[in-house]
Amino acid sequence: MKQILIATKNPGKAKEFKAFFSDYGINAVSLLDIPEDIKDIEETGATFEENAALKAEQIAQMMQIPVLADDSGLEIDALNGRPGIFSARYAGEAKSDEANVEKVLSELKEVSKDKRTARFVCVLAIAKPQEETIFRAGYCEGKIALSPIGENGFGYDPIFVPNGHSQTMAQLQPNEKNKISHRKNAIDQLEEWVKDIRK
Ligand SMILES: O=c1nc[nH]c2c1ncn2[C@H]1C[C@H](O)[C@@H](COP(=O)(O)OP(=O)(O)OP(=O)(O)O)O1
Ligand SMILES: [Mg+2]
Repeated sequence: MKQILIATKNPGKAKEFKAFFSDYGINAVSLLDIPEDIKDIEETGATFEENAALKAEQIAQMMQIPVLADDSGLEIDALNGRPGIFSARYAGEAKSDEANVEKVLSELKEVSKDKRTARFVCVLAIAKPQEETIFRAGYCEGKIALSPIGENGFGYDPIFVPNGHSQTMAQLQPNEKNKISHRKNAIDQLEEWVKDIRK
């Protein structure tokens, strides 16, 4: 079976990529699945694109194979787009989903329901050794809930209600999330490239 290496150590992302790519008959392998002990890539970029490129290019260079990386996050309008590229470490270096969710909710305490608009952003970078990196972006618009609810997904899913839905991402079944998510919308633009790996 064809394989693609995903430059992520986030188990929630890894699971979603496995589901997306298995539909195409491709085995998505993450940094959690390989024996090499790859240290965390420092995300020093100023944009999702820069951070996705850092992850994809450094791992592609190390392994000498094509690599897909995902840099993603939550942009909240009432917080001028924060946490944005700082989503993973919003409440500190520990990268705790619960602490991040609590911090966002406390910052939005005074913000009324109709002003809690937000979007998930996903930028994918595909790096091949000695080739130019390509990028695809996907978005999912929604609102921030008043309190966390739901057990599925990861990250900010328990407080994100996608437009057109009354439940949070964490209440949706994984296959439902995977039809509407920012990650799905980014992956849908990779059709040509996916055909290329299957050759
Ligand atoms: O579908 C999602 N549902 C909920 N939350 C999400 C989602 N997608 C990204 N997020 C949040 C999680 C994390 O707080 C940040 C990503 O940060 P980001 O640096 O891209 O990933 P990461 O450090 O967790 O793993 P890695 O860099 O190894 O891929 O945005
Ligand atoms: Mg990261």
